Amino acid sequence: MELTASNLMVARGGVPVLEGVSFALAPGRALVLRGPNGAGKTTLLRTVAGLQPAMQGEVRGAGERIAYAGHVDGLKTMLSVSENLDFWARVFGSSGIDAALSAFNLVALQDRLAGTLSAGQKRRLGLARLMVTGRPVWVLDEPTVSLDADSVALFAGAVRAHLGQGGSALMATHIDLGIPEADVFDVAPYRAKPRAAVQDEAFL
Ligand SMILES: Nc1ncnc2c1ncn2[C@@H]1O[C@H](COP(=O)(O)OP(=O)(O)OP(=O)(O)O)[C@@H](O)[C@H]1O
Repeated sequence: MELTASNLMVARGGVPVLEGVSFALAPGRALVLRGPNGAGKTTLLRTVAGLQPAMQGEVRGAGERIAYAGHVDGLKTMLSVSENLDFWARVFGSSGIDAALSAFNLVALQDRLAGTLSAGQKRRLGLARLMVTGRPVWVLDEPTVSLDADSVALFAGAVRAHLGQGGSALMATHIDLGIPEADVFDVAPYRAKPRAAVQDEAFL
């Protein structure tokens, strides 16, 4: 099933930041959102993930099909790495965390309390969580922040494996994710119409 956004207008703090956004994301495909700071990438991802309503337009194929990873990793600091993943596996009704531990190079860290991990290790654990959700559409906001080059490559490998299993990924980033086959969507900030133009339209 495709994820589609049709003519979306999204806002932050009641102020429109993007309008007329339409795209389709098919199973097996990745779409990278690019745009300058403040362009509205996070706002768009939050809307697609159902964390806030759209001002206009429609998202289809989202809802419970989405696994969202934002800027905050949302880890349980007093649980170990494996306990964190077990917790999420139970929440999402999936089983088995070994593939996720291995894909994100967390096997040697599995008994460490999440709160004691470095920033990059925490990010790897936050991304490993995606794999145990079992959800087909990954919506990721700057997923490689804090990751070193080797970990970015691990991330790219995990995304590729997910796409190969019929999953899809929508990702905002400022850096090259190492997934050249991904499509790119350039986010252009909302420009309010000049008042005169709005008035002119009223006479058409
Ligand atoms: N809580 C908020 N209340 C009001 N405005 C906000 C809020 N959060 C973000 N904004 C504004 O909304 C606009 C879009 O922000 P958003 O975080 O979606 O951009 P972004 O493209 O993800 O930026 P970046 O690349 O810096 O992460 C920006 O002008 C930002 O200042």
